[in-house]
Amino acid sequence: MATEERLRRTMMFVPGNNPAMVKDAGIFGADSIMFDLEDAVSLDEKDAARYLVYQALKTVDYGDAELVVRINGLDTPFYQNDIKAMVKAGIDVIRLPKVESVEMIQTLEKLVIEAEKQFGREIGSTQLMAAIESARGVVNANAIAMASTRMIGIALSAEDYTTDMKTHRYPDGQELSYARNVILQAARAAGIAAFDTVFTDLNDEAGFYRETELIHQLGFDGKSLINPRQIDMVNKVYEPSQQEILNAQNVIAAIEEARQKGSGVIAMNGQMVDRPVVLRAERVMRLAKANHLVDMEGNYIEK
Ligand SMILES: CC(=O)SCCNC(=O)CCNC(=O)[C@H](O)C(C)(C)COP(=O)(O)OP(=O)(O)OC[C@H]1O[C@@H](n2cnc3c(N)ncnc32)[C@H](O)[C@@H]1OP(=O)(O)O
Ligand SMILES: O=C([O-])CC(=O)C(=O)O
Ligand SMILES: [Mg+2]
Repeated sequence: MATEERLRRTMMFVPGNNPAMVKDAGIFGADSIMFDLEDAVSLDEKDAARYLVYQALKTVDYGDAELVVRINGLDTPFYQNDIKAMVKAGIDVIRLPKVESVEMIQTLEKLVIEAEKQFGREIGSTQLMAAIESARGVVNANAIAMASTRMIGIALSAEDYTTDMKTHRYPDGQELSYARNVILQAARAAGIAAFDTVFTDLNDEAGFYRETELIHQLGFDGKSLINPRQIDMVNKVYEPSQQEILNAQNVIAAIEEARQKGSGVIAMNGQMVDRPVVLRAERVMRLAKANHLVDMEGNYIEK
């Protein structure tokens, strides 16, 4: 069986220049922790932030969380040192901001390979992702998503994107609907993850839920976040219901029975169960496990 797809519901930005936040970032339960060396860090703190994140990666235990770093863009004097330090520290994923073309991913990949060789890391062990923050990025999203076998995902970055589009963010999100759909299609066609953008008004919980329900319905893997309070809210939206879990268990049992009879398809309560239904059921069970709604054997835990 293929390795189980990683859940990436919550990817939390942690300002790379804040020692307390960097040290404690692992305690909140984000699926992915994203140390930021870019826009959360002022120009005169770039070197200090890089050093702080490097030291933290070498010394702090972040448990099972995926470790991501948002490096500085290719139009800055910082990205080369960022790449070297982060590859040396063994980061899981490098997120390149403001990606507009395949060439930008190729430039990143070349430098990552050099750093992997220089620091004796396994070639190919550093994964990549792209943040799409402009009209050009959206136009080239398909090619960007397929630019490298190291790509694990693409993300919409709506603060910069709406600026580029000469608008700003509205409560109903209409201004993002084209970009969201393009990015999602591009990610799915490339077989990688799609991340929605940050929601910056921490006082507007209802707005946060509305946006998260929308992107969950569209099919995004999850969202970039700015604050630990947002983690449980996303997980709640992505949590399967008891009925969905019981249905998924029945689907998995039914297809197992079919397999034993040498068939890939079976009817369950008059409904056809085949591969796409099974894949959806397996994702429901992964989400159920992540939300501690089932035990190790997959039995539903009454709350
Ligand atoms: C457009 C863009 O590029 S967005 C990406 C760049 N921006 C960022 O990275 C910003 C990240 N977020 C933050 O810095 C903060 O959440 C702020 C400034 C927005 C709000 O900070 P606060 O008012 O302190 O938030 P809050 O009161 O909820 O914090 C609660 C606790 O969580 C910690 N915390 C808050 N945000 C984070 C975070 N992103 N990562 C880790 N820890 C955090 C706080 O330090 C605090 O810890 P404490 O209780 O031990 O003191
Ligand atoms: O990636 C994000 O969601 C944050 C960001 O940089 C943007 O919105 O411009
Ligand atoms: Mg941005």
